[in-house]
Amino acid sequence: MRPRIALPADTLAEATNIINERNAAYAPRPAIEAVVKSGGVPVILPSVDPDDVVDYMDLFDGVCFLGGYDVDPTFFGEEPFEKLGPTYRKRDLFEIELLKQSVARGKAILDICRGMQLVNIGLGGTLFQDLSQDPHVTLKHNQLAPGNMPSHHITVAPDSRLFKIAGERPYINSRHHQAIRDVAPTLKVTARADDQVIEAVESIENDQILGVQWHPENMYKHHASSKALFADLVERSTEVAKRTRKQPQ
Ligand SMILES: NCCCC(=O)O
Repeated sequence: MRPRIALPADTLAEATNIINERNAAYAPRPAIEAVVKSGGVPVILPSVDPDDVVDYMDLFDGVCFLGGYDVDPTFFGEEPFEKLGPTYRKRDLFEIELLKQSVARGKAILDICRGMQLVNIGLGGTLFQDLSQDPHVTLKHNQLAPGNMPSHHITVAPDSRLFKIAGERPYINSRHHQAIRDVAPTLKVTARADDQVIEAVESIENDQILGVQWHPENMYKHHASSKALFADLVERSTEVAKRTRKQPQ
């Protein structure tokens, strides 16, 4: 059974030669390919009104929250800091509702970069709106090297799911200017950079959520632990599919 993996769509706000009007819904090709090569069926979900999210819920077994704009800080009770990047509130509202319903229904969740930040906010955590707010930061978290190259190491907690997937000291890529500040009550930190920036989180109570700050979709082809993260999502989503899909009569 091939599990269906939802990819909540980003919004292309620029007109192009092909798309003459603004606002195309899209998912990045590397994420689509990582899901397909791992044995999943990608299902791209355009942002809709949060009231309509319920109509998406039978379409997928697992979900991968992806990168994109900064999350609107009013979702964690803050006014915008001067170094906040662009935001897109409609996508935030959609994805927070999709997250809540996915958690309630036991869907498997992998969240990447902005995705990890959004999941943390949706479950009650907060962010540094810019890494300059974190006095401990010493590493370069927004690498100038190509995105498919690793640029710094992280240390993974031995008692985590991520440790089984990536080992103790994976070498990862890094492309972010924000990070988790307060971890949501139902999540635990499972990896940090050497300057203590949070690089991965997981559910405390079960295996439902695994989030990473880096971009495994960009290193998928040549980086064993990035590949293993998608294989793990497909494995967990297959279990959800077996448990929840109706058998044909
Ligand atoms: N905050 C959304 C994108 C990732 C980052 O720059 O932190």
